[in-house]
Amino acid sequence: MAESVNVIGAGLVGCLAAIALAKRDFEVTLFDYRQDPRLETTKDRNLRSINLAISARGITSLEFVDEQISQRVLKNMIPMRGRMIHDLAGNQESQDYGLFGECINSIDRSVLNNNLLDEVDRFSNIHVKFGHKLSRVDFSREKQTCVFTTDAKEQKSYDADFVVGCDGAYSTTRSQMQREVRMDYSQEYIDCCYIELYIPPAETQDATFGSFVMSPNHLHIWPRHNFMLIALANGDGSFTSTFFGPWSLVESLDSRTKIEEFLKCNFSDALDVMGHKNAVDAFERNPRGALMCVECKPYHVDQGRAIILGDAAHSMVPFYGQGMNCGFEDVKVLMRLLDAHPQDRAAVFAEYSLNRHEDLVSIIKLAKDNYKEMSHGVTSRLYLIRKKLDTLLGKWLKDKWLPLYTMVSFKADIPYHKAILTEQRQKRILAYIQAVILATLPIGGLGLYKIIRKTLKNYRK
Ligand SMILES: Cc1cc2nc3c(=O)[nH]c(=O)nc-3n(C[C@H](O)[C@H](O)[C@H](O)COP(=O)(O)OP(=O)(O)OC[C@H]3O[C@@H](n4cnc5c(N)ncnc54)[C@H](O)[C@@H]3O)c2cc1C
Ligand SMILES: NC(=O)C1=CN([C@@H]2O[C@H](COP(=O)(O)OP(=O)(O)OC[C@H]3O[C@@H](n4cnc5c(N)ncnc54)[C@H](OP(=O)(O)O)[C@@H]3O)[C@@H](O)[C@H]2O)C=CC1
Ligand SMILES: Nc1ccccc1C(=O)C[C@H](N)C(=O)O
Repeated sequence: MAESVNVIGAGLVGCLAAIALAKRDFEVTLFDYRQDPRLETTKDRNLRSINLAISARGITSLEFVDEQISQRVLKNMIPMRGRMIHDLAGNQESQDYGLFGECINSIDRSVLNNNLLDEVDRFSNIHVKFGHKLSRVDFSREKQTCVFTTDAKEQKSYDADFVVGCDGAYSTTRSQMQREVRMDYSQEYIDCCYIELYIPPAETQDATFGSFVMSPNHLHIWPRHNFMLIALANGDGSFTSTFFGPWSLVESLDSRTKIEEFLKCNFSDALDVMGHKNAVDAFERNPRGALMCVECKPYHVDQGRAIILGDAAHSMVPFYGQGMNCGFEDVKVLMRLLDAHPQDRAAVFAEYSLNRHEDLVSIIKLAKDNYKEMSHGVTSRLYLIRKKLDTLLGKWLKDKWLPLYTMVSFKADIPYHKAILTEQRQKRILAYIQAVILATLPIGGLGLYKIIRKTLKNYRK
């Protein structure tokens, strides 16, 4: 008889995990405490970030699970080939993400989630139960008993051979596992609040951008050092814009006048396309989100009884646009292990915990660091020179020199921790080249050229 699994959370990662397990003939029950988000009557939808950036790791993981499903669920992505930096005067400057035109992609979170749920419905061995909030898990050798509170406030129990927790940053699966396992765990809030704003479609068709008021193929950034605004395009011509800034700053903007003054002073071109009144209304009324990182280890309960994936295992700040991508990659990594050892789930889960940790802490760190880069780095002359040099070397040396952004966003075959190691080595070389340039400026161009050539020749070997 097929083994049974309870997947907790029908968000992005839970749906993908359910499909991947169903394809391996497990009998899957997928639970979510919310109602079906596809129903008109559902009010409590997942409201975190309207759109998301999906890149190589997310896409290749979807393809790994099922190529056709991947094509269907990723139908309406909008490619973004670079950052568009908006300065205080409203000038825009494009900075490409990839060496050869590679793009990350803007995708609507709820469309993606709903599409994945439609795919889940195609499987006769996945049973979906909405309105079921996990409250307890009793682990035993034979069966894992998951206890839920339903919308009707009833307690219901469902047994399964094992549990896969994909219930997000505040995971109940994780906290229940902590009763069973000596799990290291940390949660850290960063001093940054986010507020979602909205840029409507153009009133009349723009000659260059059609129904968009600015380029849809860029991730727009208004970097203002210790705070910033960003915007990602939606399929209907609108943009979802997000403000990020310290809590004390947001709390100090305690009147409409102060908010309007602040927005006018720092983001005047954005304010024009949002509409002054709408922007102030949104800033004043929309929820203020907190941002945090969660790290833990191990990710499983022994004897193959439970495992956590996605934000439940590694919540990260959104600045690299990797949270969901990494969660999808979790599914791929776990399935590869299961395919290699289908009869030994205990060993698979243990190996997953052991090998995945290094990559997960790496991307959590990279995500934190990227706030500085987006809000400040992109405006610094030194950063721009280094980026130019990095790009030049990347284009010249091909896959012998890979900028960090390329490794993280476009090279799914390079584990996050290896991307950091490679970047550290390249950074040392870049610093050396920079020092050489500065030191040899007085000597003249020829000497400089020879030294750089020699350095790169050695590196190429
Ligand atoms: C502002 C912002 C912007 C972001 N942008 C990006 C981006 O551009 N690219 C990217 O890759 N990532 C991004 N992320 C991160 C991304 O949103 C998460 O990594 C992703 O949603 C994680 O998916 P998940 O399925 O693990 O968790 P979730 O999407 O949180 O899904 C968890 C599900 O579990 C359910 N659930 C929770 N508790 C229970 C319970 N007790 N019982 C039953 N069900 C439960 C919830 O209802 C939910 O449906 C962003 C995050 C934020 C906050
Ligand atoms: N990395 C980050 O900084 C952030 C990541 N996210 C991601 O987006 C997902 C969706 O977010 P959202 O829709 O708000 O939440 P979720 O749907 O994930 O909330 C699910 C559960 O978390 C509980 N919960 C919510 N806030 C807290 C809290 N502060 N402390 C303890 N438990 C809490 C809720 O409990 P109850 O119903 O009992 O209140 C609910 O059961 C998150 O799960 C997370 O994965 C979201 C925000 C920030
Ligand atoms: N999706 C996001 C949501 C919030 C903040 C940033 C992003 C990004 O994707 C940033 C992008 N990776 C960048 O480095 O420019």
